[in-house]
Amino acid sequence: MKEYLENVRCVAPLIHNITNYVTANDVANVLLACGASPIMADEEAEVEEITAHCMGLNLNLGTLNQKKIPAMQKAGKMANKLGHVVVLDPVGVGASSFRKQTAEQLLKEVRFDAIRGNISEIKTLASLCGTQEKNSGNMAVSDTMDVEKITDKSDHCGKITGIDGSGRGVDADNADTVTEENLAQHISNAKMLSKKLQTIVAITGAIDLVTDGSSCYVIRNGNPQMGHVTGAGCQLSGILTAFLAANPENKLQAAAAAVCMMGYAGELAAEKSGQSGSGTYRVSLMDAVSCMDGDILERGARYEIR
Ligand SMILES: Nc1ncnc2c1ncn2[C@@H]1O[C@H](COP(=O)(O)OP(=O)(O)O)[C@@H](O)[C@H]1O
Ligand SMILES: Cc1ncsc1CCOP(=O)(O)O
Repeated sequence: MKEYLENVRCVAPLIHNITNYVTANDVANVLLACGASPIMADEEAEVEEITAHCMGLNLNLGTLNQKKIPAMQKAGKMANKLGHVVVLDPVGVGASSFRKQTAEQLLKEVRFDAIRGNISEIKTLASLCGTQEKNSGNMAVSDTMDVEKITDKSDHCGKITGIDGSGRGVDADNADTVTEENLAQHISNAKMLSKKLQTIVAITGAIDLVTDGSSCYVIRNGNPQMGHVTGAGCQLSGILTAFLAANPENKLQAAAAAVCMMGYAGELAAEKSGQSGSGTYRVSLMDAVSCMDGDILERGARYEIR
């Protein structure tokens, strides 16, 4: 694990992010904290030029709108052409047809090195690709189509039931959780999706899975408080892009190292912030990433390969 973080700090890859307005600042700061450099840019007229100067591209569907789609397509194609790393974070993909259609289109047009999402998001992608039965997917929204779909589907408690069934929007549905009991099945599903999409699939939650279709890292780092701040997943996708860009020869291992690092940072942040609350926790999480070095990561990473 050690070398993959050290390479990020040494190479300091510039990462282009087309991302959401909720967590953009945290994503930019966490990229700096792990040794990379961020640029956020989603204007269609400039994305190709910007991405050409970067080493990695991070596409995040969090606050998707019509204008971002051609920007993502253009940036993705340019990054592919130049051989740059491209990562997809399908935030809340199950919550609207608009998001699902966009994800489907991006998967057709752009070659992704890795896709990172929570289990509900990945299950929705799997159902789009036909490797799994249909699933679901709550959230901040920025597009009219999204607003219509989501409000149509809300129950009286404000829970969003999603298009394909129950769902928690940008958060994973508890019913989907990866547990020790259903682990084998989730590993098999993750491998199948990875093979089908020819990309590394990273599923995060209490137990994280990272697979290239052949081997699967089962990672037991992390802390439940990570689920009580918004943006831990988006930050991880940014970090993941940086780790892949700095370690092009060992992408699966680098992806696993990125996931271990975020999870272990979550553990250290919980120790440091104690009972102070989620605001302090959020800052402690960033601090833990910025203080992480190769040796700390090596000691703290808890994983097995299946
Ligand atoms: N219950 C949990 N226990 C431990 N770690 C968690 C838990 N929930 C999320 N995490 C960690 O939080 C980070 C973001 O994962 P997740 O919450 O699945 O992403 P998202 O924000 O996209 O839903 C990952 O590092 C994951 O390991
Ligand atoms: C709440 C919310 N709504 C749209 S994007 C977003 C942030 C999601 O961040 P994460 O998936 O990292 O929790």
